[in-house]
Amino acid sequence: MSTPAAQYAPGPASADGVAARARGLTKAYGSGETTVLALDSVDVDIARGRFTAVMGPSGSGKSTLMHCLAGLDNVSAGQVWLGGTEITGLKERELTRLRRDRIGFMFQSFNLIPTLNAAENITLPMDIAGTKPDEKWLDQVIDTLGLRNRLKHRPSQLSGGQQQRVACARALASRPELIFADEPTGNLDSRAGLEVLGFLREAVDQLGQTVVMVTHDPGAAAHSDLVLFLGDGRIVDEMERPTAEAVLERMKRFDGIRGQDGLRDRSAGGGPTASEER
Ligand SMILES: Nc1ncnc2c1ncn2[C@@H]1O[C@H](COP(=O)(O)OP(=O)(O)OP(=O)(O)O)[C@@H](O)[C@H]1O
Repeated sequence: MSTPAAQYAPGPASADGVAARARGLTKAYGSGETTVLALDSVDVDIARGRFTAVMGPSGSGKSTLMHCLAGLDNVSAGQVWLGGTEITGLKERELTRLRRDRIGFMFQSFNLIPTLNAAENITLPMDIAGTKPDEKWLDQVIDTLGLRNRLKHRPSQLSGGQQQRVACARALASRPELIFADEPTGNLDSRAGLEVLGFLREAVDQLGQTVVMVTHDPGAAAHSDLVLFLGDGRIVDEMERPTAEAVLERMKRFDGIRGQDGLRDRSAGGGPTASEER
């Protein structure tokens, strides 16, 4: 399905404080009776230079939101802007270029190339794009992440935390407008996880980056400036300056609702929701 172009008033996200914006963002998977509404008319502004966490129960739409904001997935309705550019309606080739030039990604699996050393992995996206890194910026990223004396090491010669730091440096290397991190600490022990969260925090505080992180972990969310809570494909709450305890308490309320009422069924045909199937 494509975005109905005239449904929302046109206009770019403000060039100042908003790194990404969605209006009426709707994403449905499947069709007819088996339609699952993963995102239900979401309006969101991702503030520039801040660390935003996205939380919510399994199946609430966190990854879908991230993928739609990053232009990795097409939307069923609504509009998405990255900075001043409306990305809904862009052709795949334009989207690929935009993602390459303006977005950094960090995933749970680090996706490092085993035959390349750390330095080569960090600059790989730019090498593929045929662009030259800004050496001063790259030096700053490498030093901030404490990778200076690990640059010649291959991934197999690095610890999990160091590998994730390389993935973090790779996401930062091209100085993207926006970094999307999907469960970046999911595969790490708690010490390495804390390290990575600390570096994401520093990327925001010291390097002025914008980070959006999907997580299940209240402790991880506590490193952010703002937590957006998704429930059944909608943003149902948000929390500024979160603490792990406050986030945990908020998440328990989702469990409470589920405990009392059972899972709300979002599939049009009344079948089990995907979260029930998980
Ligand atoms: N490719 C797909 N085809 C069909 N349904 C999908 C697809 N991707 C996601 N969904 C459904 O959309 C809903 C939202 O999924 P999404 O992965 O965004 O949730 P999530 O909050 O990230 O979940 P989790 O915390 O378990 O990773 C779920 O009901 C899911 O089953």
